[in-house]
Parts: sequence; C-alpha cells; structure tokens
Amino acid sequence: MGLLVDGQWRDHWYDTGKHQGEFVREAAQLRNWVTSDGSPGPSGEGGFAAESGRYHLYISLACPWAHRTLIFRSLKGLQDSIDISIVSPFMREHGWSFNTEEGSSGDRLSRCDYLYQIYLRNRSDYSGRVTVPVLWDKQRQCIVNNESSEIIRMLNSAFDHLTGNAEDFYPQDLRGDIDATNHVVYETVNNGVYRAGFATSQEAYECAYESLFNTLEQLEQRLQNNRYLAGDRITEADWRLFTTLIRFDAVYHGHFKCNKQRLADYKNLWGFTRELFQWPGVAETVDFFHIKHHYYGSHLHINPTGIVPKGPELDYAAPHGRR
Ligand SMILES: N[C@@H](CCC(=O)N[C@@H](CS)C(=O)NCC(=O)O)C(=O)O
Repeated sequence: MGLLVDGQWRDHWYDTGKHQGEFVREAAQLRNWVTSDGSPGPSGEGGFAAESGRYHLYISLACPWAHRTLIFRSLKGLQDSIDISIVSPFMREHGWSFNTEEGSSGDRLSRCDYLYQIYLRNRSDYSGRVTVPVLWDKQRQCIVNNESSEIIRMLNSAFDHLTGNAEDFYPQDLRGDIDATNHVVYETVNNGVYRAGFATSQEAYECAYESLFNTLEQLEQRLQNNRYLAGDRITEADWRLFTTLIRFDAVYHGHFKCNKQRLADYKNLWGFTRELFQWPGVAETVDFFHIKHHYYGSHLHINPTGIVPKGPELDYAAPHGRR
C-alpha cells in the first residue's frame, strides 16, 4: 500500500496522525468525462467521445468503489464496448498489482505489473494515491477519470446511443433525492466503514461506528415502506449502497469492527441486499474470494496473520421477499 510522489512509488500506509487518528480519504484527481459527443463534462476537458472499444476499465473485484462501475457496465449492457482488467486482490508493498491468479486478469491492455505504472503512463511525475477504478482512453493514451461516482454517471448515459439501452439510474425528477441520499450514505456508510476500520484512535473509531449504525437504522426504516431508496424505482443511490452492504457481514462486521449488528439482522436491508444481488447480471460481479482475501490479506497491520475467516455462511440467493 502506498502512493506516488513526483513519479516515484513510496510504500506508505495512510497518515491518520494528521487528523487525531481519523482516516480521511483523498479526493480523486483525474476528472475528465466521456460524453456522447466528446463535449466537455462537468469537470476536466473535452475530447472523450463515447465509442465502442475505445475505453478500458481497471478494477478490483474487492473494492466497493470499483464494484459500482462493474455493476453499471453490466446494467447498461456495456460488456462488449468497454473491456476490463482485474487486479490481484492482494494490495501490498507495490499497491495494486497484476497477475492472472484466482480470477485476476493481469493487465490485458499494457501488460504492466503494477497499477501505479498505468498512472505513470498518464503522467510521469504523478503524485497521489493509486486507486481503482481507473477509466483509460486507448486512443489518447491517458486516464479519463479515476472517480467511481463520476464513471457510473458516464456509463449511465454517454453510451446510450450506441447500445440502445436507455435505462436511467439517475432520472431528472429524482436527482435531488438521490444526491441527498448519496451524500449521507457516502459519509457514514460507504466511507464510514473505512473510517471505522482505519481509525487509529478509539474516539475516531467510535464516532464512525455511531454514525454508521445511525444511518443503517434510518435506511432500515426507509426501506420498510419504500421498495428502493428513492421510492419505487431503482436508482444509482441503491447501487452505491449495495456495494457496501454486500461486503458488510463478510468483511466490515469483523475486520473493520462494525459489529453492532450484522446486516442479516436488519430485515429490510438484508432483503434489499439480496434483491439487488439477484438483479440480472449483478451476482456475476460479486466475488467473495477477492473481497475477503483483499481485506484480510492486505491490511496486515489490522490482521497481522493474514488469516481469512471462513464464514459467515449467508445465502444471498435466498428469496428476498421484497414487494
Ligand atoms: N474516490 C475514489 C476512491 C477509490 C478508492 O479509494 N479505491 C481504493 C480501493 S477500495 C484504493 O484503490 N485504494 C488504494 C489507496 O488508497 O492507496 C472512487 O470512488 O473512485
């Protein structure tokens, strides 16, 4: 685990000392947008038109942020238009790396050994963390974007004219509600589990733990009368929550000490998670080997033996009972 400093790889864990033991996630730096016609998006520069075969997605099957992009690629029928490389689940002294073991694909595009080399191909003096997902442009030989929340927005609409799939997970009339939900879910759940797990002070951990379970309780109530977070239509907000929930009992409950309750103890959230898992094309994006081996086998200061727990035994394919 490390970062690039002026183009040099340094093996460094997160510095929580600056914030009283609190983990603070760095903002992603590469923020161009693919748009249907190549016009500029909300940030960065233009020149990235949606074209079949032009873009390559680097992902980890373990990572909840990268998982969002893999789900959207599947929901939007983009498998033939955007090819992918899957990193090794183990993120150690060289950061994310490539091999072809245990369902990892290797770097199918450039045959690199490490993901940081892709960042250096984009910019040889890059400074910052080397994260997944990464959307790479084969034509201009550069990274388009490394922020998952923006990549899923591009996949949601930019390619519709090519695929004919106009299903919209960010509909205009629900945007206010989706944005508000995303904000709370990001702070307290998606990133909240990391703030609990990577905290290096008791206070920082407890603060993250409390806000995480407060939000889960609120979401549990919301799903009592609503089929999905924004009502009766499934949206981006649901998928963004799902990638954390599907990892909850397998990893966050134990490894990140988010153990007030298991997800399976919440009737509505548990049914909701099973429903989304069973959505066409989604179960294929979930890989519990990568998920469990990544967390338990990469964060060796949290789990020094690297032993990966065998359980829990949960049946995500059981009828979800949501109506
Ligand atoms: N804001 C980014 C966050 C991505 C992120 O932090 N990914 C993690 C994997 S779960 C990562 O690659 N971490 C490596 C590091 O921080 O050095 C996004 O949502 O795309």
